[in-house]
Amino acid sequence: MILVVNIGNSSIRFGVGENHKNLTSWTINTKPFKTADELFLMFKNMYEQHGIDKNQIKGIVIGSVVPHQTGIVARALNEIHGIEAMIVDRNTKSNVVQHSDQMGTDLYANAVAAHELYPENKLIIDFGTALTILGIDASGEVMGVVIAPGVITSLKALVGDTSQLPDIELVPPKSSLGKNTEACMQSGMVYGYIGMVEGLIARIKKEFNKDFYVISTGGLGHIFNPLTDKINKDDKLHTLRGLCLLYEQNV
Ligand SMILES: Nc1ncnc2c1ncn2[C@@H]1O[C@H](COP(=O)(O)OP(=O)(O)O)[C@@H](O)[C@H]1O
Ligand SMILES: CC(C)(COP(=O)(O)O)[C@@H](O)C(=O)NCCC(=O)O
Ligand SMILES: [K+]
Repeated sequence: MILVVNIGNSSIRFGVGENHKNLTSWTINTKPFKTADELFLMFKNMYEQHGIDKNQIKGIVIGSVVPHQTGIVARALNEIHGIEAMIVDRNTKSNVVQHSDQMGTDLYANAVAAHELYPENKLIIDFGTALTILGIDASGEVMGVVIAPGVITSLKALVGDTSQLPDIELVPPKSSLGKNTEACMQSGMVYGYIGMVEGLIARIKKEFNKDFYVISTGGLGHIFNPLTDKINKDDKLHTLRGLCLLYEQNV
């Protein structure tokens, strides 16, 4: 079995399984910053909770967009398993062609998973700390990326910079025109973001004169996927699958 770790700006997601198709997964918060000793204890508890025998893990792969946390996670896992993790990034070999020397590892993993798991042209929408959309054509060439503030990131800025706006639950309100503060904000955050996503998908389809299969992922994908017919599939584990595939292709 392999252990796959995606270090995002909000959460560190773990997956354990034989390969990219069958993964048992859990997450911990990225913040506040954790030491290797704290992580060591957390990891041990998680294995117990998920009935995972640490001796079954034969390989570890880590992808990260939080550089200062990468080595610490690797060290804590090395202490538990005695295994040196494979740390992958946009320069790790794959069947995907991409030309950016800045692309975050999660975006690259999203491209790899999309290319290996779905035919045709794809858009991968990642509802994370940032909202990203990556376009990749049927041959495996990355066409480009959209980066926007993530839903929670934007909500936090709104609540933090105003005196009278409360934190809200991200659920669709009854009407697009709210009758109380909470419903007004829910419309802005939920229907507003759906509008942005649908608008970007339409703009990309028109500009490139191509059709795309659209996959969503990230912590909030499951909230937005049911609200639009423009997203074909939500897969919370999409990024982890990409990291797994990078491991399988480079081990
Ligand atoms: N199951 C969930 N339900 C609601 N919010 C979630 C869930 N999982 C993650 N979140 C929140 O969604 C945001 C994005 O999460 P995530 O995709 O894990 O971000 P990242 O990949 O940037 O670490 C974060 O603010 C996180 O707290
Ligand atoms: C765009 C991101 C912030 C998304 O991170 P996330 O929301 O998954 O935590 C991350 O992929 C990143 O830091 N990228 C580097 C810049 C780039 O991809 O061009
Ligand atoms: K993400």
